Amino acid sequence: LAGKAPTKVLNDGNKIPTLALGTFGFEDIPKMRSAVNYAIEAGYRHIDTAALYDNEQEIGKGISDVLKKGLVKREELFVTTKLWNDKHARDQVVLALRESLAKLGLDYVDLYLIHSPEAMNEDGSPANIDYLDTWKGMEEAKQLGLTKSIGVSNFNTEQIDRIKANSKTVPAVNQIEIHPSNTQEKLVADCFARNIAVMAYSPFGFFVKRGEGNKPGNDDPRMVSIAKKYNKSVTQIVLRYLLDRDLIPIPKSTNQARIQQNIDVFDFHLTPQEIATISSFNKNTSIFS
Ligand SMILES: NC(=O)C1=CN([C@@H]2O[C@H](COP(=O)(O)OP(=O)(O)OC[C@H]3O[C@@H](n4cnc5c(N)ncnc54)[C@H](OP(=O)(O)O)[C@@H]3O)[C@@H](O)[C@H]2O)C=CC1
Ligand SMILES: O=C1CO[C@H](CO)[C@@H](O)[C@@H]1O
Repeated sequence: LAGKAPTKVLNDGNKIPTLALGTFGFEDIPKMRSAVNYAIEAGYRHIDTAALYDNEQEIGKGISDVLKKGLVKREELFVTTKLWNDKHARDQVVLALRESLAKLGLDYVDLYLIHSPEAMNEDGSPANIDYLDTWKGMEEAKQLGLTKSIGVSNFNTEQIDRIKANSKTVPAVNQIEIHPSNTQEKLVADCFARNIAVMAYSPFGFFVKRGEGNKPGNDDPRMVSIAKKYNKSVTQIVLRYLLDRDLIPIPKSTNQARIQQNIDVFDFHLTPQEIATISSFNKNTSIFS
C-alpha cells in the first residue's frame, strides 16, 4: 500500500513524499473531499493545503474517508498546511495550527509552513511583525508535537539565512513557485546548499497566467517531441522535469483522470539535455505578478 512517489529525507530526519496534491481554488472547495479520495486511491500520500484555502474541513473529510476505508494509516499520510499572514504574532502560531488541526480532524500535521514572510493585519494591511518571532512560534508548535516538521514558503535566501543565524531550527522546506518559465535555479541551489528541500508550487504555471483560463495545453514543438518520446503528456513532462531537479512538485487537480495522470510520472527519467531544453524556457516570470 505504499504510495507511488518515493520519499526524500528532510534535514530533521522526517521523510516527505516527493509529489503532493495541490488544493488551492476557492471554487473547488466542495470538490476537495472527492479529490483527496481520488488522490489516495491513485497512490498520492502527500496533500498540500493552507488555512488561506478555506478547504481544510473538506480535506479532513477526505482524509477521514480514506482512513475509514483502510486505504492508508495516518502514519502513511503526509499532510502539509500553512500559517496565514494575519497570524504571524508568536503567540498566535500554535493557536492557528490548532485551528487547522481541528478543521482537518487530525492531531498533528507532518509539515507546517509560514505561508509568506509578509505579516499582515486582518484587514490585509502590513503588520510590523518580524518573521523571526513567527519562527519561534513555529518551533513551539513542533515542540508540542502538533507538527512533525516546520518550514517556510515564499522566502528568499536572505530571509532563510536570517532564520538560520538566529534560531535553533533550520526550515526543513521552502515552498516556492517553480515551472519552466520560472526555474528559480539560484534560490533552489541556495536551499540545497543549506540542506533545505524545495516544494515547487504552480508547476503548470508555464502554460497559463492566473485568471487566464487556467488550462494547461502547451503545444510547443520541443515539449511535444519530448512528450512523444516517453509516451507521456506535456504536463507529465513538466512534473518529471521538476522531479529530476530533485524538487517536490504540487500539481493541483480535482479531476480524477488528471489526478491519476499527474502521479503517473515515476516510470521514466529525462536526459540532462532534455532538462536543459526545458530550463531554456525560463523568463524569471512569476504567474502572480
Ligand atoms: N505556497 C504558496 O504561496 C502557493 C502554493 N500553491 C500550492 O501549489 C498548488 C499548485 O499550484 P496551482 O497554482 O494550483 O496550479 P497548478 O500549476 O497545479 O495548475 C492547476 C491547473 O491545472 C489544471 N490541471 C491539473 N492537472 C492537469 C493536467 N494533467 N492536464 C491539464 N490540466 C491540468 C487544473 O485544473 P483541474 O483541477 O480542472 O484539473 C488547474 O486549472 C496549489 O494548489 C497549492 O496547493 C500554489 C500557489 C501559491
Ligand atoms: O497559496 C496561495 C495560492 O494562490 C494565491 C494566489 O492566487 C496565493 O496568494 C497564495 O499564496
